[in-house]
Amino acid sequence: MKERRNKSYYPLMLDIIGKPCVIIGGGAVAQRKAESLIEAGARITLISPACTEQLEEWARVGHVTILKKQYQAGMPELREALLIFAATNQAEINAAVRLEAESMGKLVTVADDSERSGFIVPAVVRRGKLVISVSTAGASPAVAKRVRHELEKTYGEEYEVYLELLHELRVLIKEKVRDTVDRQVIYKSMLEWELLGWIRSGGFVSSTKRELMEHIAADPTLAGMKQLDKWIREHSQ
Ligand SMILES: C[C@@]1(CC(=O)O)C2=NC(=C\c3[nH]c(c(CCC(=O)O)c3CC(=O)O)Cc3[nH]c(c(CC(=O)O)c3CCC(=O)O)/C=C3\N/C(=C\2)[C@@H](CCC(=O)O)[C@]3(C)CC(=O)O)/[C@H]1CCC(=O)O
Ligand SMILES: NC(=O)c1ccc[n+]([C@@H]2O[C@H](COP(=O)([O-])OP(=O)(O)OC[C@H]3O[C@@H](n4cnc5c(N)ncnc54)[C@H](O)[C@@H]3O)[C@@H](O)[C@H]2O)c1
Repeated sequence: MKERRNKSYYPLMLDIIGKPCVIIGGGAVAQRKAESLIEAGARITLISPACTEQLEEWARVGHVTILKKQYQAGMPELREALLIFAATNQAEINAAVRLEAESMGKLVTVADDSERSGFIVPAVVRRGKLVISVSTAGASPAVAKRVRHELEKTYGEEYEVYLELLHELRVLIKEKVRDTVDRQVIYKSMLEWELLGWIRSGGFVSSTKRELMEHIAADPTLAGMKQLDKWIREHSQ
């Protein structure tokens, strides 16, 4: 097996909406994992005799199902789970969860044993469709958190609107322009548009967007995009 210093993780984006995920443990670490799973829309079952207040609250509003008992081998919840999080403060319990999960071919992460975990959880910046994940491969979670804070300053809330817009423009161009190379050139030229500052200033409103879409639909060519670059510069002042 590869040593930790040579470990090369494979990053991916999982669609876990409605998918069963199990957390063993109900402390601060379990809560942090539950929070990110709730954000991703997972169906969460948490197994722990005691839980934080926040976890109890999430159970009350239906975000999490809590089984108030200790972990035991052979629980059906683990058999059904897509992802398993061993997050108790008992190293031997975490290890037992890992071994059972592995015997069923499940992906499992162990809060106190990243070396033997099948996956680890990164720090995340979310701006609508933009997701930036930061990992130090377990070397320093505190650094992952600090880098996240730095990225949050660079990639502000405006990226949510920006990406929604670019998504819509991309769909429109895909519809109007048949040639793949032409499409690529157009997408690239759109990146030159000074839209981020305009959105950040609050001046980019729904009527502006409508007008922009109309211009593109009327002239979906590179020349048309260059015209729009000028139009954006004039109107965003
Ligand atoms: C990113 C984040 C996501 C999340 O948890 O959702 C996350 N840890 C976060 C915070 C954090 N965790 C710890 C501190 C205290 C300072 C410090 O120790 O540095 C802080 C900072 C704080 O709380 O301020 C302590 C700690 N962490 C681990 C161990 C066990 C060990 O090292 O073996 C110990 C006890 C060490 C000890 O006892 O000495 C292990 C892991 N923590 C990971 C993820 C994975 C690797 C991530 C990476 O790639 O770097 C990994 C391997 C497994 C996993 O949990 O998935 C989240 C930040 C979210 C955010 O705010 O953005
Ligand atoms: N991965 C990380 O990000 C990270 C960060 C800090 C600490 N840690 C490690 O994770 C462990 C957990 O940290 P914490 O702060 O959440 O601990 P904690 O003491 O706040 O919580 C432990 C939880 O485990 C539950 N538990 C204990 N035995 C159990 C059992 N047999 N079955 C089910 N649940 C059981 C307890 O009820 C409690 O809710 C720490 O011991 C530490 O080693 C990991």
